[in-house]
Amino acid sequence: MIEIQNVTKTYSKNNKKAVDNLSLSVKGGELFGFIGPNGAGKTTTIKMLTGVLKPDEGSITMAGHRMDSERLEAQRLIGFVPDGNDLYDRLSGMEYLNFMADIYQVSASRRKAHIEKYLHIFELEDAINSQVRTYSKGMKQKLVVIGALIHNPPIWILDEPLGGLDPRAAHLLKEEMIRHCNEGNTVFFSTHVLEVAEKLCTRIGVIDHGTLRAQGTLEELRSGEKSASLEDLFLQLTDDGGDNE
Ligand SMILES: Nc1ncnc2c1ncn2[C@@H]1O[C@H](COP(=O)(O)OP(=O)(O)OP(=O)(O)O)[C@@H](O)[C@H]1O
Repeated sequence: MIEIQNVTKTYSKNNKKAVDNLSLSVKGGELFGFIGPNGAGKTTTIKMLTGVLKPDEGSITMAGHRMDSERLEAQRLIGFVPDGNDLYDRLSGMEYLNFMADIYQVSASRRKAHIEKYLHIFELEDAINSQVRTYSKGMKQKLVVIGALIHNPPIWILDEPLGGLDPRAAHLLKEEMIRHCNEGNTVFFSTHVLEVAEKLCTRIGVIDHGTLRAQGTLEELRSGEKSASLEDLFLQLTDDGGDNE
């Protein structure tokens, strides 16, 4: 469903390759975890996957739609939860969700069912008519997740989706991610929480200094070191004394 081929991105500000010749493919039914140290290139990759940033080189396709020549078709297939949640503070939660549903032309019955289900799951019913500026960080994150998935997209792209969520909400979102993949869809998410990646993912990619260091199932990443934890592997794969350039 997601194909990334030889993608490179340099920010003109510092003339440094944030992502360097990245190739990856994530199929339907896969829950793909993208891990790497601070500044490794995860958010830059996710911004390119969602069409927010254009790669300098390489190509990205979503279920066969190229992000460069068929951007809108590709973007309609994606539910995107960005890192951080600067929302429309003056809207109420419900106004925000209706705004998202309007953008994606979601039918009244579909939006009602989706909103009711997730408000209940995330225990947000009581706050939904209050202005977003009164929400806690975790409540905003929940609202962003509900809005991002309102059009029932097959591909979920989530940048640090569990940040700020309390343990119950994080658990419920993880269950939703698994359910979505079990239905044949795709989830690509970044995380710093290695235990989450270890438990949840069907495959994992490790990026460091913009370069993909390894990808595969946990067993494949272990390659012989049967007892190695993901933390051990992460430390080995990203241990270059802090600079590899
Ligand atoms: N807007 C920008 N302008 C210039 N450089 C940037 C910009 N955004 C990111 N970078 C640089 O690109 C590199 C990759 O950053 P990116 O945000 O993709 O990393 P990350 O893996 O998401 O990090 P973190 O885990 O800390 O969120 C870093 O060196 C960062 O300083």
